[in-house]
Amino acid sequence: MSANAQIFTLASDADFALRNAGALFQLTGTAPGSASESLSARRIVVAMSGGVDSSVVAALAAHSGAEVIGITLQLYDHGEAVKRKGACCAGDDIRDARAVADRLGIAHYVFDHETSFRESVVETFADEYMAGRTPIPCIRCNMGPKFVDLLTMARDLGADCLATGHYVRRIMGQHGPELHRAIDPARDQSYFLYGTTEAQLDYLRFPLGGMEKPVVRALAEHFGLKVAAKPDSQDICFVPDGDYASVVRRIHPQADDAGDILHAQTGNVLGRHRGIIHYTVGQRRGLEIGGLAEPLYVVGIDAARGAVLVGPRAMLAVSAAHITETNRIGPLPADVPLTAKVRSLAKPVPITLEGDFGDGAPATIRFAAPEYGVAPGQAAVIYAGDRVIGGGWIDSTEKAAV
Ligand SMILES: Nc1ncnc2c1ncn2[C@@H]1O[C@H](COP(=O)(O)OP(=O)(O)OP(=O)(O)O)[C@@H](O)[C@H]1O
Repeated sequence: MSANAQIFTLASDADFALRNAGALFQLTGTAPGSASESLSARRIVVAMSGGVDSSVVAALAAHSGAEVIGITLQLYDHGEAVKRKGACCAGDDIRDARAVADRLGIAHYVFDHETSFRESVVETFADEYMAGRTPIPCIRCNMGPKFVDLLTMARDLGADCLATGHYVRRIMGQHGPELHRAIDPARDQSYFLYGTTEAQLDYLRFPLGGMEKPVVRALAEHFGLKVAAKPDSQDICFVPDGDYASVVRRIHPQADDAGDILHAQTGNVLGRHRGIIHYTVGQRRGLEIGGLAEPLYVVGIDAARGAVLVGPRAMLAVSAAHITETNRIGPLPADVPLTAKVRSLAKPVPITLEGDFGDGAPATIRFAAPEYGVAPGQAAVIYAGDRVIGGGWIDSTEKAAV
């Protein structure tokens, strides 16, 4: 596409969003075509992180003519976050959210959620690492502080809906609202939102799921928001510069206890490791064991013995994953084949499902072909095409014969 054509698309997409802002926050009844379907929300609570995405959501909500209330949760240590750049949810970010709200002329409240965030997200994150797992705190955060606490606040404030800047789409289906991948694959956050319940989805709005990021930035400029050029937030908001070990260490000082690297097949001691929290199933780099006849990978972590287990790549092949605390969003499709994503950056692969999937029940995902590097503690998210069917936490795996 030529630069001019790109600018034109950007402008027309942004213009389309502006002209249809009301539709982005529509009050859809559970039955498509119901009388309430065409009503626009009159009072909208926007979850404002101080980043460009949720700022644009607030601006679009205000532009729709609704009364808008912005809420920012202070999630972790203020002082510490202010010191580093790109930190979210504290210090500068709270100020940015407030400045955007002032510019838009909307109400804005900040709530201190440090204690519940520490207990429900940060400590679980550290405990999971110590148990030899590879956790994803953003999913726990979406399940707790964002979609339970914020949602309760929004309802208490009499809002018609709660809108966030997540890149996912909420589409009205035959049986109610469905969760779908974002239009922009590079931005899609559906993996992190599989735990959204049907009741939550009914009330949530994700106006950015149908937009590409440059359009969102163009809208921020249009609205004169000072965050228009603000860099995207980093992966895990409370982890400074990707140094997750420092977070685990603060809660579990023994996090760096060294131990043995064992060959998973022979039991031989091949070397020493720097603490199990530094290793993930599937990892090859950083093992620092020399003189090997074949490359070795981390194939398991034995937290009880404080050992890292290594083996050849074939040992990573998995035929099934057992998942727990499953959530299902809407009915299983009768005619669309299922796929699953077992890491946030993995490609979805064909699967079949066994067990009563949903409502917290355990289930099994059987891979059509051996899958490599499936790490306990990660989430398995199940899709039917672009639709998110739900998912669960990977608890254990079955080795495949390869
Ligand atoms: N501290 C917070 N308080 C209130 N809402 C939040 C907070 N952090 C995140 N959110 C909401 O969750 C959404 C997704 O959060 P995420 O951390 O993925 O941010 P993001 O995609 O970088 O968006 P943004 O540009 O708005 O920060 C945000 O767009 C916002 O609506």
